[in-house]
Amino acid sequence: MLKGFFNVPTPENEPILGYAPGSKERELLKAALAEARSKKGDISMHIGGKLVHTDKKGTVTPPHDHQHVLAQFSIGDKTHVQQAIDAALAAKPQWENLPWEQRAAIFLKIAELISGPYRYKLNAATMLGQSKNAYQAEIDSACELIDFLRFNVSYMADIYKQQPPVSPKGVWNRVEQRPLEGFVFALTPFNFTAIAANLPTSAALMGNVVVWKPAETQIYAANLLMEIFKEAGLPDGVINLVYVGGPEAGEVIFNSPDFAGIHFTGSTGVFQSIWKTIGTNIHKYKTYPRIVGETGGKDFILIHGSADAEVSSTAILRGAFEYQGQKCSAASRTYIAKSLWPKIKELMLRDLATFKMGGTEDFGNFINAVIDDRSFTKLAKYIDQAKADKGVEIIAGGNYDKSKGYFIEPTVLVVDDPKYTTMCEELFGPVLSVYVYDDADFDQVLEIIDTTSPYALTGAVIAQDRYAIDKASYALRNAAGNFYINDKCTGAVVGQQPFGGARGSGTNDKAGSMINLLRWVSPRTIKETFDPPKDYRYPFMG
Ligand SMILES: NC(=O)c1ccc[n+]([C@@H]2O[C@H](COP(=O)([O-])OP(=O)(O)OC[C@H]3O[C@@H](n4cnc5c(N)ncnc54)[C@H](O)[C@@H]3O)[C@@H](O)[C@H]2O)c1
Ligand SMILES: N[C@@H](CCC=O)C(=O)O
Repeated sequence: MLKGFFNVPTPENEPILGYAPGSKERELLKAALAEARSKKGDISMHIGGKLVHTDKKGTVTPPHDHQHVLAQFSIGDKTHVQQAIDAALAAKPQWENLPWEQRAAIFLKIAELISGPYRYKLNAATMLGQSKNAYQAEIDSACELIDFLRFNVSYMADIYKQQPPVSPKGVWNRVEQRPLEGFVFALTPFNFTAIAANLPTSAALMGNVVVWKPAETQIYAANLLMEIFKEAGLPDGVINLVYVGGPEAGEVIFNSPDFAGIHFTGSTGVFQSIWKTIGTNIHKYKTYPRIVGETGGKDFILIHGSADAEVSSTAILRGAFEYQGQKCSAASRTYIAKSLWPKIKELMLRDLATFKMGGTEDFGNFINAVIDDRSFTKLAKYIDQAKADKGVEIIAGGNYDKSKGYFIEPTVLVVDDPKYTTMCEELFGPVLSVYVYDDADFDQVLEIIDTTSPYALTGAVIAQDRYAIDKASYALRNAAGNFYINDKCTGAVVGQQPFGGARGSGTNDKAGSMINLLRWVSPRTIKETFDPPKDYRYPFMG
């Protein structure tokens, strides 16, 4: 074991590449896309460092071209989940005893591999498997993921440095940050490759072993991540990747006495059902499991009468429609002052008319497909309902087509009722609802925003009037875990805006922050006394 206190590299945000026509990165990304398209991959589970195949196969198809098969993958069952738990527990003693700087080095190397040789392959996998355009893939599977890894290493070092401030004469007080007793279950969503990677790696970084189950629609990039982890030297069994149905995996995981924590990102309904199961089974576990979940949102943009119309329109369009609105942070309800609405509407319709929709391999497309048939059908239903409902005007979009890919036109609904369904429920697609309010009703609108949905993830106020900004910031203090002033409500950057929401949106353990990493350790306080008493009597007894 090495001796010394080590400083870790100071993290900096990974620069975002532009992929402009003629650039080297564009050429390399295009080549990676073409190569991935030309092959049919065969994806296996990764358990204890072994590739595990089964006879039951699923297919990976690009959401924007669902007839093209990119890969087939092996579908596992409960036995594979148990094998993954066993492999994780077998790896645990050696992994948790590895000096922390050696663990750090592995995750820094993963960041380096993604920053360099794997950048285009991983971005291409995200573009094809999850239908993200080049820029959206770059900020997700390259930059945010690299930032998670580098910043988390730095936060880990900061956590280890934190020690009790007082050790009086004759005593040495110390705190040791133990990994959890058992394994951590990482249950990850489809929409961010960075999140899929961060949930297992953040727990593993702190010395834990992990069973990872990704969303079926994110398996293509998840499998590549495991290959990168291995190349960086992550020991076998530390992270085990299985492709099993969620409830099936849950039956094994949540009945295991060694279940020590869940790191979840996904929908609120799934998280709440998992929490209930854990509660019911609480007597079965050796330790109280850590329950960390970042879940749904119904994110808002509030436009005050003093706002800049161009800023407002751009924030709304990017906030609502980037990645087809499939960000938990996406703007899905906006409240616009009547005095500004004609101008903002004109600007929005002007820009919406220039949006191009299609596959991700054509870099001219701003809008791509939604993730799958289930999402497409759900969104189409909301749109059809809006068409039928009095009190709703569709001012843009409203069409959908799944003949080649799951395409939903960016759709803007103007609603008379601020509590209309699409103002309250998470749709998770390119459908934006607008409510126009009288400028004089600003205070009432703040109250409406705060009480309309059970979520509290992100929100934004756009205004030039500082009194309005101050009033909104205070009135909406519990309505969003990430609050933006004069900006869109998406695009949090690791190290700059730690991300997470409260109320129905999750436990607010802020992904990519020290707060999150603290959930994956169990501190042990150690007091050492150099000159312990040898007589029970108090001094005043004489
Ligand atoms: N707050 C955040 O940071 C954040 C970030 C990204 C996504 N999200 C949320 O995620 C959702 C979209 O992602 P999704 O569609 O992949 O979410 P999801 O809840 O459908 O799935 C998340 C994971 O849970 C699994 N799962 C589904 N049902 C399960 C069950 N009954 N038991 C056990 N596991 C189950 C899925 O297979 C997947 O791996 C949206 O609600 C979005 O707001 C939140
Ligand atoms: N962190 C991302 C959202 C992640 C959820 O899907 C953002 O801030 O836009």
